[in-house]
Amino acid sequence: MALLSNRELIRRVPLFSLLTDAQAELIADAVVKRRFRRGERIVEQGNKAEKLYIVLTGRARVIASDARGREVILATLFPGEHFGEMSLIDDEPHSATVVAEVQTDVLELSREDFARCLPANTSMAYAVMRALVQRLRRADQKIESLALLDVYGRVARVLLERATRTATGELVIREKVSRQDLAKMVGASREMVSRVMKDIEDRGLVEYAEDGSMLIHQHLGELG
Ligand SMILES: Nc1ncnc2c1ncn2[C@@H]1O[C@@H]2COP(=O)(O)O[C@H]2[C@H]1O
Repeated sequence: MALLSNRELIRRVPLFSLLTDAQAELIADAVVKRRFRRGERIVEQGNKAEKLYIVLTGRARVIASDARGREVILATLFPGEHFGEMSLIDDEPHSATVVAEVQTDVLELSREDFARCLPANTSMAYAVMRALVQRLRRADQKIESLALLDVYGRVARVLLERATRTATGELVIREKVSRQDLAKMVGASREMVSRVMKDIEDRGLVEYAEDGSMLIHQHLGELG
């Protein structure tokens, strides 16, 4: 990744995938690559927006917090995904804080370049809209979960959302999710989530492999 030119990098980003060579050239000249350490804040909730960010490697966590410092994890963003666009579009402060979960490389596009590129690149504008619509869909599902599901159902849903299917058809979560983080994802206390997880484990709905990954039994879906 470190050896790739900006031009090669942006060709791997869905947001820019349909640009013409000339458009891609302009964006390649405008973007800056930057590395964030694990735990470093890339965007701060409430601050004014200055850039659009695109995740190249690593992953970033989107966190909303209230005045008392209570936090909810809204999403985890993976390579190819972008953030910071909301405040660039509506000129309001950043809606959430974005933190590097591990060492994370991003491409940054300044507010001025974003404003210049978006109207001139229809495919990029559509990609931004598509991502906003997908996030709204997920947010709607989350509202539905909070309103209609109990904590068991919400925990089951989050685990299933984070799982990937292996070649042999098993559902697996490879990156360990702490009880604390799970609680922040489902909007419940850590104690409650620990009780629910213990019950889920006791019922054999999840198991742990030797490397620590979590294997999910298909019946877990029946809780959600
Ligand atoms: N529910 C969400 N899912 C994914 N990304 C989000 C969500 N809410 C906010 N973000 C991103 O986090 C960013 C925080 O700063 P912005 O409000 O500028 O733009 C926001 C989005 O890019």
